[in-house]
Amino acid sequence: MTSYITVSQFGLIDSIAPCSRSAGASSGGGGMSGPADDRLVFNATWHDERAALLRHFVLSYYVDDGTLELFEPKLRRVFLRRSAVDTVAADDLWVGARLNVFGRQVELTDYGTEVTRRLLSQRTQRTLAIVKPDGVANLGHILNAITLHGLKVTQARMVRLTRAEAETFYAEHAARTFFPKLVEYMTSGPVVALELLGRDAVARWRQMMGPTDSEAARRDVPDSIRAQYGTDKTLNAVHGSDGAEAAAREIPFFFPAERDAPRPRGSVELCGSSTCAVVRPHIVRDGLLGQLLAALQAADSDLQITGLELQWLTEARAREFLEPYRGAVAEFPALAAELASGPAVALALRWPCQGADAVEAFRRVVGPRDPAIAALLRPQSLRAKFGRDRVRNALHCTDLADDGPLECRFFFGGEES
Ligand SMILES: Nc1ncnc2c1ncn2[C@@H]1O[C@H](COP(=O)(O)OP(=O)(O)OP(=O)(O)O)[C@@H](O)[C@H]1O
Repeated sequence: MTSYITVSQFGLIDSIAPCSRSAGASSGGGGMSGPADDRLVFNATWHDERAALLRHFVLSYYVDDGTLELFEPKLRRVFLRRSAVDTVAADDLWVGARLNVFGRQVELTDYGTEVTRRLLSQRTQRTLAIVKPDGVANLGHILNAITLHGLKVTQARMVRLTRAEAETFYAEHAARTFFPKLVEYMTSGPVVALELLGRDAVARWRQMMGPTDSEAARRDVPDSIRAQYGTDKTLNAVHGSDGAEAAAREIPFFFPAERDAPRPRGSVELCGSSTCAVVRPHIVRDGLLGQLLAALQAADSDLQITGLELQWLTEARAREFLEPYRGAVAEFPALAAELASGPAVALALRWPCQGADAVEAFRRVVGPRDPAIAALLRPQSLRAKFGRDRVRNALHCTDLADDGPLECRFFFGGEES
């Protein structure tokens, strides 16, 4: 779990006082202590599936001891008394974040105080990154570099841009001589769109990318992403928003707030050699997603990722996905709870050279279900390297050959080309 921040780390004040709430938020926060406490306050919602109700809360995070309180303004009552919640740390708090509060997915919808807004808006800046078609083969390494630089991946989707989408996205370059080549390149294969979050994310990601021209990058900034994974001026592995305004425009292009709004289509191509994998939330939480994907991509150059999406399943969806294991696997309830405990990364994989045996071949890459047994029998397998126990065993992979496309559809339903 990420480390706690302290008020002194904010370098600000020694008291965080509540102030006027933004529209829609209730004032007060029953059960909260006086105005001199150190807390971060948010408006939050929780979709109560049993009551089929979206419930609204004021969430207070007490910086001094990392405890959390939920107040329900509508009913004027404390819903969760100030408690230690070991699945939530200060670094997990930003508008748009979803938290696991004792198994409930609580979403932070707005800042609850101006002080919270001032403290967090700079340290939770967002930017759009794109891993371009020539960068996708090194997706794992690029994601690992992002994590090592302290940026969080808060949304991720692999998409296949149409010509019209690429032209719209790069419209500012329409008059440039390189434009047709740029559009051809961006539509030549799947790309992975990422929303990155962190302090000065826009500038930091651009610094990590390096100069536009990959040759110049190799000469001047050899440890930059473009130096390592780019080819030339056009084929340069990654994109980054060039400012906060551009980020605010570009993020919704790939990740619109409205569920049904138009967005580039997913890239999934299903066939007989398709299989599905789900990187479990504990890997994402521990910042190991990049390392695991790098190991997966290194397993065989013919193994292709054709679909990828960061998704946080509700417990009901997690149980639905794992239904075939109910009664057959003793850990079923724990597996479902883990799968719903935070964002997971669904992958659609294609392994053409393995044909109909792709599912079985990929299971060998993943290794036995129990990481302790995997360490003995298949020490190079993903579960031997990244698994912790029979529940937190790094990733799910399709069991039966016929189920590959079926499981892919569960996550990427209807998106395949
Ligand atoms: N002179 C050029 N010749 C060929 N392609 C170019 C040239 N300049 C830019 N490009 C391509 O167009 C993209 C957009 O150009 P821009 O000037 O915005 O570069 P950038 O800001 O470094 O990259 P990006 O916008 O992709 O993050 C570049 O990333 C590159 O793929």
